[in-house]
Amino acid sequence: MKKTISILGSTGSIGTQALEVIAANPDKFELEAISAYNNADLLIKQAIQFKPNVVVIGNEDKYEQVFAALDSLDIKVFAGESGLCHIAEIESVDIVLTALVGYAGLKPTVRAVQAGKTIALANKETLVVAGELITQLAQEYNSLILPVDSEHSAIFQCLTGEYGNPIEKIILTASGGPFRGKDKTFLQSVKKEAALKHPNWDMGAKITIDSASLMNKGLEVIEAKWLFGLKPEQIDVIVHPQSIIHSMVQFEDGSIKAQMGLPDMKLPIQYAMTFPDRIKSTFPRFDFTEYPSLTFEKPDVETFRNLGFSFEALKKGGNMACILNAANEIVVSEFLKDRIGFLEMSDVIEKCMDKVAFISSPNLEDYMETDKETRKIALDIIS
Ligand SMILES: NC(=O)C1=CN([C@@H]2O[C@H](COP(=O)(O)OP(=O)(O)OC[C@H]3O[C@@H](n4cnc5c(N)ncnc54)[C@H](OP(=O)(O)O)[C@@H]3O)[C@@H](O)[C@H]2O)C=CC1
Ligand SMILES: CC(=O)[C@@H](O)[C@H](O)COP(=O)(O)O
Ligand SMILES: [Mn+2]
Repeated sequence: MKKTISILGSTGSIGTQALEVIAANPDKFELEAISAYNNADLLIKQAIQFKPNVVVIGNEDKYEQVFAALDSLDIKVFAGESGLCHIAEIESVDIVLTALVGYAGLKPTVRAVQAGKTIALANKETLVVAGELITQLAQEYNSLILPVDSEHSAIFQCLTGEYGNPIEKIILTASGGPFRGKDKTFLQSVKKEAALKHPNWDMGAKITIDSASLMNKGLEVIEAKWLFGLKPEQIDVIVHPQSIIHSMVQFEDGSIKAQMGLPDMKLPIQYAMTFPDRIKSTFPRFDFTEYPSLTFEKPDVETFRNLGFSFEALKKGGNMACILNAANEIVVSEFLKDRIGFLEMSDVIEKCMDKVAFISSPNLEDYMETDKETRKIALDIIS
């Protein structure tokens, strides 16, 4: 039986790699829907190649262009957030791959969960913002959430076959990013060009900046809490510059299981789309002799303060992680426009966590309000 897939964010780094997996396995997957926000040209190209039934362009100004290109091919074209929500809940779809970036993933993911879909979740921001709500809804609507993020896929793979054996802790590995080992004096003047050079992974701009500031690892700590039902003290972060061990689980008997491989997102994407099966792939294989030393060190949380903020947000609960996420989305976007320095990103996040009204038991509307308010406050602080 083929699995029918809807990809939210098909033009990005995860989305294009997911399409490579689908192209390599035409007997396993049927592509129902794809979406982009701005990149109409690539979206049209993908639609012509893969012939999905539905295409969504987020930016409504580009609707005419996409419609004109695809109308004669019998492909339905929608625009905006309502279009995204539609392809998250189409009845024939088995798996919704959330490969879009940022808070924009929240609403369509809620809709996909409420439609009982299996979610292949790359969009970690959704779980950071509203992990409690999403996991409760997933239980209520019998929706399965499968991690795509490499660390969480690694943990999930380590847990598969353990039949609920209790976890003592998980060990999330971090590359340390392009600025590993650098001090604050160096970081004061770094620009986006340097921050966008990730040592091991080729990813979208937002997550690449997050990796450089260790916010990516902070978001992943929160993501892990909700995916695996952990307490903050059960989550360790260790810097592993080679990104070969993608993460580890330590069980109550002291045994540690690790999942390893070359840094290539196609594997976790494919695993989420074929779970519980593993299918043959031609991805390059890891050779131990090419990596004679795998090394580990403690993260520098004094210099890279975002990791500490994430643990704080996790412990505080409520809407605090939503505040953290919204402030981070603003500072990353401003850093990419050269309007704020690298270290100032953490200063703004800290101030937002201090200033924005705390809500201990937020609902969806509260999250939306918190996100809006935090963005405004973050921009005020910057200006
Ligand atoms: N890249 C990676 O290796 C990894 C990524 N992730 C996570 O996966 C998600 C995607 O990351 P990545 O692929 O790198 O990101 P990219 O920036 O490469 O791609 C983002 C995708 O989302 C679309 N998009 C952007 N903004 C919006 C919006 N407001 N509404 C709807 N769609 C939007 C983009 O469309 P357009 O192209 O038109 O702008 C594009 O298709 C992120 O949450 C990231 O943290 C997790 C692990 C690894
Ligand atoms: C590929 C992936 O999952 C990214 O989240 C990656 O892990 C980023 O690397 P670091 O945040 O460890 O630098
Ligand atoms: Mn990751």
